[in-house]
Amino acid sequence: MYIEIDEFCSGLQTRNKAYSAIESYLSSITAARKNVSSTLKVDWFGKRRPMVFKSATSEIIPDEFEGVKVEWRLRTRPVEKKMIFLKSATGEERRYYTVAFHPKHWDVVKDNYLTYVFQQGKAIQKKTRQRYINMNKSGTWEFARLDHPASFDSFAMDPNRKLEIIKDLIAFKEGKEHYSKIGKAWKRGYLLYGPPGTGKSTMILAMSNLLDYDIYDLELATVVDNSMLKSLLIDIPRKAIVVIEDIDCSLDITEKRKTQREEDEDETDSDHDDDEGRGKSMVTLSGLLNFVDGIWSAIGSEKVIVFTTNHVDKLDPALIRRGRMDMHIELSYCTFQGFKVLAKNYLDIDSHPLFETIGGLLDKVDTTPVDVIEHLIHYRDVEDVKPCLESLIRTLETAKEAKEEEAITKAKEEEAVTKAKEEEAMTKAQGKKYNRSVLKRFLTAKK
Ligand SMILES: Nc1ncnc2c1ncn2[C@@H]1O[C@H](COP(=O)(O)OP(=O)(O)OP(=O)(O)O)[C@@H](O)[C@H]1O
Repeated sequence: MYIEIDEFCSGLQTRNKAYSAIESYLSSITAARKNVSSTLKVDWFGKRRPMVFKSATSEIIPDEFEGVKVEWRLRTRPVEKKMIFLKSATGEERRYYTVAFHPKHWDVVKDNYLTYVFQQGKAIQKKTRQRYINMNKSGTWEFARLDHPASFDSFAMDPNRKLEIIKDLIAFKEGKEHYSKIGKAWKRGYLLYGPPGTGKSTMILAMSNLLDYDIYDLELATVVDNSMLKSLLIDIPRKAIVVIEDIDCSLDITEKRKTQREEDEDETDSDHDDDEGRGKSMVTLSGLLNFVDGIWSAIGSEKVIVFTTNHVDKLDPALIRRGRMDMHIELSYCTFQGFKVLAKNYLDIDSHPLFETIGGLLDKVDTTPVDVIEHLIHYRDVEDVKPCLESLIRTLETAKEAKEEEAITKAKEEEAVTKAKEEEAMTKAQGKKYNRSVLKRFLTAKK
């Protein structure tokens, strides 16, 4: 008897949890086998994780459970033509496992063995869990391994605010009972806003590392309509951070596409009423609101939703009102506190005689963390500390001078405008006076 376990759930692009559990379980028994003459594959994701051994495709992996002998095998089959858009990690092939056993053991396999394999696999996954970043493409999710060291420890921002955010995230992660008690979906929204280069993307990665959640980077520009949005959301499992970056531009794009489509439809004559796409709507603000806290928010749980923007003032207030985006986090220019974190990260120093000068300059000039990092990144050894800091100081001083010059020019311009306005007002007043005297003379003459 054979049981087949596909990598993806039938008809869906969702990864089959049974498949991943089997993969982990088999990897552990394969690694434990000694004196095997078969070909093994090995994946290594760095020092912090154990090596993962896998059997090559079609290699038989024997196993035994309560005296029942079974044989596992990894196989592939080509993707059906009509399903070609559903690509798995192996390109146009679909992977699946088969487990073979004598039919008389059906009950043991069905009732005990498979549960045992899934549980063991899940436990191993917990230990060796690899996180993924998922990106939407043509209505499905494509994934890549996520291995970024971003952390809150190395994130430059006001330490009190940072602590507040960390506490909030941890309270969310541990808040299952709380959410169920208050009858609210187990979700939390964060709005990250600030100029480019202030760490919005980096903070999302730090969140993912802290919570141990996968990232789902939703690019609205490629989501054709609300129904595609819905089907993408259905595929997002628990423990996920759903990100929409540059939300202001994303909505712009969808609005522009909508206008363009309406124009195109106006040009189409009535013979083409059945044209593909007609009657469908684009992703709309209400679609997004539904996603955040409407009826669709009931899809799955334990999700963090993050919107980022460089222009918070451009966003529709409905989208970001408190309760939808629970926490608004401003990421701004580098403060002295932030600089000290960066100096520790990049130069491994807590203090330096030049710190005071830098602190004074940072108070006066708007500099993003990424601009500061540009100077610190050249550090190789202790000798480089001073040149790195001096290079930063030079740039900050130049920026300060430019800012002062700009302020002088602006003040001069304002003075010129005020003077011009005053002169204009005076001329008008004189004109009125003149007109009044002419009128007086005219009236006297008439009399
Ligand atoms: N606050 C910060 N703390 C530590 N590193 C930072 C910080 N801000 C930026 N960086 C560094 O600067 C680089 C750019 O930052 P990031 O891409 O996160 O900025 P962003 O705000 O998302 O920019 P954009 O709006 O252009 O997407 C990153 O490599 C990150 O390491």
